[in-house]
Amino acid sequence: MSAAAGFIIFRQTKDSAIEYLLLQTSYGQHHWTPPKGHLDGDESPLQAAERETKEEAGLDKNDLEYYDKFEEKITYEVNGKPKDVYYFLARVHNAEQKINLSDEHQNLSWSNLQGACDLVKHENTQSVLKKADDFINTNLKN
Ligand SMILES: Nc1ncnc2c1ncn2[C@@H]1O[C@H](COP(=O)(O)OP(=O)(O)OP(=O)(O)OP(=O)(O)OC[C@H]2O[C@@H](n3cnc4c(N)ncnc43)[C@H](O)[C@@H]2O)[C@@H](O)[C@H]1O
Repeated sequence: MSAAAGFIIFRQTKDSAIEYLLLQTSYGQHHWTPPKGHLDGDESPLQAAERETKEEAGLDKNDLEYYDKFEEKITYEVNGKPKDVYYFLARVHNAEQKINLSDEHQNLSWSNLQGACDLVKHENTQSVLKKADDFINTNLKN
């Protein structure tokens, strides 16, 4: 079993729209994914999600507001082996926040829920995005 972790990152625009950050890989099939990556050593999922989000998007705790009541895990097969992926939720303080991509990604998108679901393609990741959207609409939107 391998394990990875990342953040569903969102921003709230001036007209109160909610948009999700997705990154497009520069390798493989160039799939779109929230910032995430494999757990190193004895890292917890949250520690790995924080490290990967810094490495892949240039965002750290100072840039983000975490919502610790949201945590989702999905499991799928990669190369015939199960992979657990843990997702946490955070909002960028500044909707104009600059995102600094690493070599692992070639593009980024800020998309509404429908656009984000269209990009990620996989139903289980779409389900995490929908749960995040429900959580935001229930608890946070102002
Ligand atoms: N093909 C490749 N060529 C060159 N270098 C490569 C490579 N694949 C990985 N790497 C290297 O691996 C590193 C990535 O490491 P990390 O950054 O640590 O890990 P990751 O985001 O979990 O990587 P990955 O893109 O493989 O995972 P995902 O589950 O999204 O995706 C893994 C697979 O699962 C599929 N997938 C994604 N989400 C899924 C879901 N929800 N359900 C089912 N399948 C899904 C994806 O389409 C993809 O096929 C990169 O630095 C890169 O160098």
